[in-house]
Amino acid sequence: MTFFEEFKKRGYFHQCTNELRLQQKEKDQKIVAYLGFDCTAQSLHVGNLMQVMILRLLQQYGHKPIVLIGGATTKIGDPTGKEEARKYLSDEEIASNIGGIKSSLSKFIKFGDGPSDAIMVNNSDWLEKVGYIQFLREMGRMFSVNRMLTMDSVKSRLEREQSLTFLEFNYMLLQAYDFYHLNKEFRCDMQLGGSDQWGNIVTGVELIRKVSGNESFGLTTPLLTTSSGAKMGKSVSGAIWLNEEQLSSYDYYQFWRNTEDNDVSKFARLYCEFSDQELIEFDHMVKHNINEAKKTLAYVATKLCHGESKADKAQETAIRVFEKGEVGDDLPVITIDKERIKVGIPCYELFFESGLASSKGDSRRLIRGNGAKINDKQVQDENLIVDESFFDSGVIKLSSGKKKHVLVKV
Ligand SMILES: Nc1ncnc2c1ncn2[C@@H]1O[C@H](COP(=O)(O)OP(=O)(O)OP(=O)(O)O)[C@@H](O)[C@H]1O
Ligand SMILES: N[C@@H](Cc1ccc(O)cc1)C(=O)O
Repeated sequence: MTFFEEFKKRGYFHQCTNELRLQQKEKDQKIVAYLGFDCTAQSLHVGNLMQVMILRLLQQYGHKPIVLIGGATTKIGDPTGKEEARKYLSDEEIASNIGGIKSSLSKFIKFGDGPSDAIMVNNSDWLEKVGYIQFLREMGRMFSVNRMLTMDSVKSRLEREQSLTFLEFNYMLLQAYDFYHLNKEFRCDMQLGGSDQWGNIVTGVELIRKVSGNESFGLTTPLLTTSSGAKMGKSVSGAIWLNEEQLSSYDYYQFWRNTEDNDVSKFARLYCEFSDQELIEFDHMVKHNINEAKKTLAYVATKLCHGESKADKAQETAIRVFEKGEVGDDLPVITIDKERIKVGIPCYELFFESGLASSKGDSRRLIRGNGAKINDKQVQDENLIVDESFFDSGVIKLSSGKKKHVLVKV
């Protein structure tokens, strides 16, 4: 099987600039492909994960991925799919976001010097060096404004009479120039991305053809959407982050555990890297025991992102919280500041703050009367300090008696 065949089989395919030629190319030689991420948040999210998974797949077939960090393009702001200009980010914010994004990526992709090892580049290294007049003379004349006006990212703003600044209008040129640059420097012949990136990608394919006469390809995936149909992105509140500083491994596990029934088989193909035989068994489980299938999906996806021991802990916590205590998944949740957990909080305070006791005195009485539990274990000492060591998977369950429970998250 080839990369392209498996790409299609697993449900990643949305559009390709030339399927037949790409298939031929893959037979003849190894492909160098790139995918770009702008640095608009501290971490990647599960929407981006689809792109990370296809970079992994590319690598598994011996091709070479280039991960582009948009240090410069972040300063311009991709208007694609956005109704208004993005928030202005300072250089410090961008630098800190780059750090967070790199740490997400290195969990999934092998970087190095080998033939199929990925490399990471930052478009600040070339975009911030090109002179304006030089850029306009060499590249500007290759772009037709008439054509640019037909691209979705531009057209939709114009049609809705929403402002599109000249800054944003330039974004597509810069992304196209990136592809041209990587084609020239690294013989990169394919750009990958979500379906929203199609216009930017095609503009790059055309630029390469016009300037150097080389053939290159664009290949896109569908977008992962929320249950309401909106694109899962970093700008959406409640984004599912890949970095643990932004989202605990337990919450990450729970996101997958709560997958809609109709998405379970699809997600297993996109996010689990099961073999054919494992998929047959998984689909059987989906038919006969959907909850077990969801747990498997959650475990495998969490293991890939956070490692085996975090996945084990998240699974144990979920069982403890939802199965042993026989409680539903709509428990009240309180959030405690990380700094306070680092110092440690006396447990009688925590029971009071959770609302399980009406005062600190009431809380002490609850503990003395053996009615207070943390993670189903009776609390013996009313001065017990609850600190980081309790929060391996990011959450604990407090109980008052048998029926009242509250989850505490950091
Ligand atoms: N929900 C999604 N499903 C699939 N791919 C996605 C999804 N969200 C983003 N991507 C893809 O991830 C890549 C990087 O996207 P990028 O991080 O720049 O923006 P974003 O996550 O879409 O952020 P924003 O929410 O700010 O638009 C692009 O190829 C984009 O198409
Ligand atoms: N425009 C892409 C990110 C990107 C930036 C530069 C590139 O060369 C490629 C991709 C996005 O917003 O998702």
